[in-house]
Amino acid sequence: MENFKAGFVAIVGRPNTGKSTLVNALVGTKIVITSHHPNTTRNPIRGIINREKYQMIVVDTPGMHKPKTALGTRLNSMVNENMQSNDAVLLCLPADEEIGAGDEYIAKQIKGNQKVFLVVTKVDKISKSDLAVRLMAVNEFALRLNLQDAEIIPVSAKNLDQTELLLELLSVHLPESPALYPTDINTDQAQELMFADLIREAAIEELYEELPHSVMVTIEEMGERDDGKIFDISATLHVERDSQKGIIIGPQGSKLKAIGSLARKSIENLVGMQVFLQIHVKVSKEWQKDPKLLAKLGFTDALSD
Ligand SMILES: Nc1nc2c(ncn2[C@@H]2O[C@H](COP(=O)(O)OP(=O)(O)OP(=O)(O)O)[C@@H](O)[C@H]2O)c(=O)[nH]1
Repeated sequence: MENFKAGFVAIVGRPNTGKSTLVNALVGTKIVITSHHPNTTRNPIRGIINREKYQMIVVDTPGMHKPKTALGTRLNSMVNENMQSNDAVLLCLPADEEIGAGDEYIAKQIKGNQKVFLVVTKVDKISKSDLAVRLMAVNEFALRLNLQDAEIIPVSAKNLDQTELLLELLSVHLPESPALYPTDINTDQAQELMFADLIREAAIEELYEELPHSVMVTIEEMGERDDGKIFDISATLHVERDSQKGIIIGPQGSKLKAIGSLARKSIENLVGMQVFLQIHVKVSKEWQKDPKLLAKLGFTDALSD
């Protein structure tokens, strides 16, 4: 199609600044997987927005933190790669928090000539007058960090407030190009990683503060049965210590059962059939430093330490 545009937009920001919620809002649905595209060099791609005149690929990046482990280093280098090879970068700055050193650190990593958007997220959490003050602070931040050409957009991903406008403004900065992915899918995240994420999400939901930070999920086996009615998944929940294993399993296995049942429901929503999910809990000491396990989790490039 003539004048069709396609390109990449990176979403960056400190942890908990609303990046994932914004991706879902922009894509317009909690991302549903319909296709599996391995071999992407731009791991992790989250959302593909298909419109009549453009295809926008939104790359969600893990929250930045000072790396202490191989995983941390890998995540950060992914963030850097993402920042430099995109047509636009969105830096999420939550409306209900002061701008801090973490935001500055990330803003300083933005190099190259992509268009920068400073997106003030979660604006539904503050009053209009507080928002005015926050926008002025963001403006000062932009000037201080040499980002005076950045667009400043307040949004609420929760209420879909200004998200359509954000898309419109972003699409202007996509280059002319044919679609880069099939136009009938809205994510290319490997199905396996998505299921692992849903199981991890269920564990967080069930255990809340008790949950050790270092919990990770791998999928051992998965597949549809021949009758096309049941989807089998065998997963492992990795923790670092024996004591954490007990927490996850719970009295008489009650916690693990609850985690399994919650995860099963969300996976069933995705695959549209009954899911038979088995979760094993395993103590994988120092999994964050284990390159083999990291590769299994989708961090496939060479580790930098
Ligand atoms: N009220 C409100 N809450 C929001 C909005 N966007 C995100 N949140 C909440 O903020 C929290 C963090 O949102 P996420 O989207 O997970 O943030 P993130 O930046 O992806 O977090 P990391 O994965 O840790 O980097 C969640 O509890 C969201 O529900 C919003 O527009 N309004």
